[in-house]
Amino acid sequence: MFSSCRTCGTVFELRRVGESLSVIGGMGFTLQERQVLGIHGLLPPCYRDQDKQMQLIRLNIDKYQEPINKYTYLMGLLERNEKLFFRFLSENVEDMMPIVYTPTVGLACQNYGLILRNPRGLFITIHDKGNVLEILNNWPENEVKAIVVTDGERILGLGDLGAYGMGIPVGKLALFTVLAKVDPRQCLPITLDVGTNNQQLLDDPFYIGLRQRRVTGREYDEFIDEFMQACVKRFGRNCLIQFEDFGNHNAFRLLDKYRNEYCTFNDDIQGTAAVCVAGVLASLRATKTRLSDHLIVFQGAGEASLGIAELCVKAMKTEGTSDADARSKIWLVDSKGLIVKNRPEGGISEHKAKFAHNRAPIKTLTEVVKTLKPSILIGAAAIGGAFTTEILQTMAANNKQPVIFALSNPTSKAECTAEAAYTHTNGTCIFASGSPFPPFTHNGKTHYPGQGNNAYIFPGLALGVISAGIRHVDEDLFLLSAKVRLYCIKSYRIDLSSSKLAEPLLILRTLYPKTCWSLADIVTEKDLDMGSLYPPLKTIQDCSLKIAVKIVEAAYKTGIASVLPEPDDIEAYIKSLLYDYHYSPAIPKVYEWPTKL
Ligand SMILES: NC(=O)C1=CN([C@@H]2O[C@H](COP(=O)(O)OP(=O)(O)OC[C@H]3O[C@@H](n4cnc5c(N)ncnc54)[C@H](OP(=O)(O)O)[C@@H]3O)[C@@H](O)[C@H]2O)C=CC1
Ligand SMILES: CC(=O)C(=O)O
Ligand SMILES: [Mg+2]
Repeated sequence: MFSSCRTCGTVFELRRVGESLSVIGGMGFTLQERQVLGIHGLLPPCYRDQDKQMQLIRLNIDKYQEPINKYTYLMGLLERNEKLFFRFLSENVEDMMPIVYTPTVGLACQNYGLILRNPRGLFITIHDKGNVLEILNNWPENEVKAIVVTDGERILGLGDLGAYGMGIPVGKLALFTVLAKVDPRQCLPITLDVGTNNQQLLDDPFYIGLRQRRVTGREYDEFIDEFMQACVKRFGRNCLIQFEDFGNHNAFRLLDKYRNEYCTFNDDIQGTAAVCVAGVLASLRATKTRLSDHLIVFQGAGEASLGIAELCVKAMKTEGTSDADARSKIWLVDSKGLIVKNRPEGGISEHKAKFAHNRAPIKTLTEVVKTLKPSILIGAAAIGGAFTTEILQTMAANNKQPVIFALSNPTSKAECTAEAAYTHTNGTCIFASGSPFPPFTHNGKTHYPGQGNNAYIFPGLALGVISAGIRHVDEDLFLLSAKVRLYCIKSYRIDLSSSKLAEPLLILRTLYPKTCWSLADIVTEKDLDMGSLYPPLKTIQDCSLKIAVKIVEAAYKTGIASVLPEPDDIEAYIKSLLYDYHYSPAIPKVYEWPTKL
């Protein structure tokens, strides 16, 4: 026998294991609930309210030394008691985000076969081709509004992890709820298993995916097409489909193929660009420069780097710089060296070619930095430690305040640590990283590195898209998100309702990135002095709501909202949709009759 109570936060399941009946869940049921539900006696007599349970979770979490054990414990909690899990994470974002997200989620993915207890999400394999809709129909929730999908080919900077990559959609969607209060029942993590080329996984006795090499070409494309169509059939046109950690060769072309047809976006290209450019623009306040004054070198020329590079071009153009001049200030290094025209080694895709300049090739990043003398150095190539002491010292020698972003995840892949960045630039650099680093004190000054991670964008964006029923994720929505994100850095001194944020999206279209420029003005000297280009994690939930409000307002103004009629009070409307992680009564309220009839 198996049953569950969906109205109560404490997941209520009666499971017959052999002949014994057990209640899966905590002791959050009151005596009355236990009697009405028929579970009285199946739990110890003690009643623990959610506050008490929170204390217990904290005690248990703190017992574990290793982050991976904390992750496993938390995933167990998610299985047992969803509301408690989300409350605990929501109220402990700063120390729990690095556990359920980067860096720990990377290690969890690498060991998924070992730590997986109850699988979460949908696994659709290439052998299900022709029947994808049937698999989606097996998902028990009908009101799915957001899907995060991966094919596991480029999991963080860890490469092809095949079906083990499921940890990423699960983690990203947990952040939808933790950071933007999207109802977890509206979220669906999906892994499209087309095989893996990772021999270690193919040999791993605990591997959970298909033991075959990746299917590519037409069969792959038809499979993804079928998946997209099936999602719309099952969950409607408004269902947001977030592509996450696809291999580079698929990510760009799938985005180009689907961006105008579906409610979809690629987080690694678009979300990353928004958050990184916001940080770069904020750094200009510290350096008191224009973006066009800078020369930017990227280590990596993939999804993240090219997305950011294109958005930087847009930002420079609003400063009056021509497209050609803007591109001439941006240089990218890939696995074959500096991207230059007619490079003998080749390997220059259509997207990279837009940044291929006329000059002799250079092989190493060290030589590139010494020769081109960039003022901004951005790493997104998953080569841990690529920003060597020599490179960092060269950046410091050539610039008063070098801007250094080590965006690769997880921490082991970061181009340098915060400590290395501050130490080898003698405390002069402006630093941000994809995975979190603790504050670092150098020569008596404490620096607080910001986390340049797309997690600052996608949860609020998703909440806005879901709330308004937006059918198409316009590029401008990212710009709007980036803009609000930066406003949120100092939202306590800005009246959002009367700010320029109320401008309709159409106006934004023409104003951006001029508008983006103004965002950098919001960061105070004190913030910059502390080294923070991004707001503290503890403000991220509030900011996600603000992003959503502005997206919904813009959606109604520009007619891209499909939820009608337009609510009078948009913020109140969004708040009414938000997930509440507190328990609701497990049994209906008892109405009292008047004493005198
Ligand atoms: N902070 C954040 O929010 C985000 C961080 N990231 C991180 O960025 C990293 C890269 O992701 P993504 O851009 O999507 O990956 P891609 O696979 O799309 O790109 C990787 C790039 O790195 C290049 N590369 C590989 N080896 C070297 C090398 N030795 N020297 C120089 N370049 C090299 C590749 O070159 P080639 O083209 O020749 O193969 C490619 O251009 C990952 O670690 C990921 O976790 C990604 C998204 C968001
Ligand atoms: C953060 C993220 O999306 C990545 O590293 O892939
Ligand atoms: Mg990603």
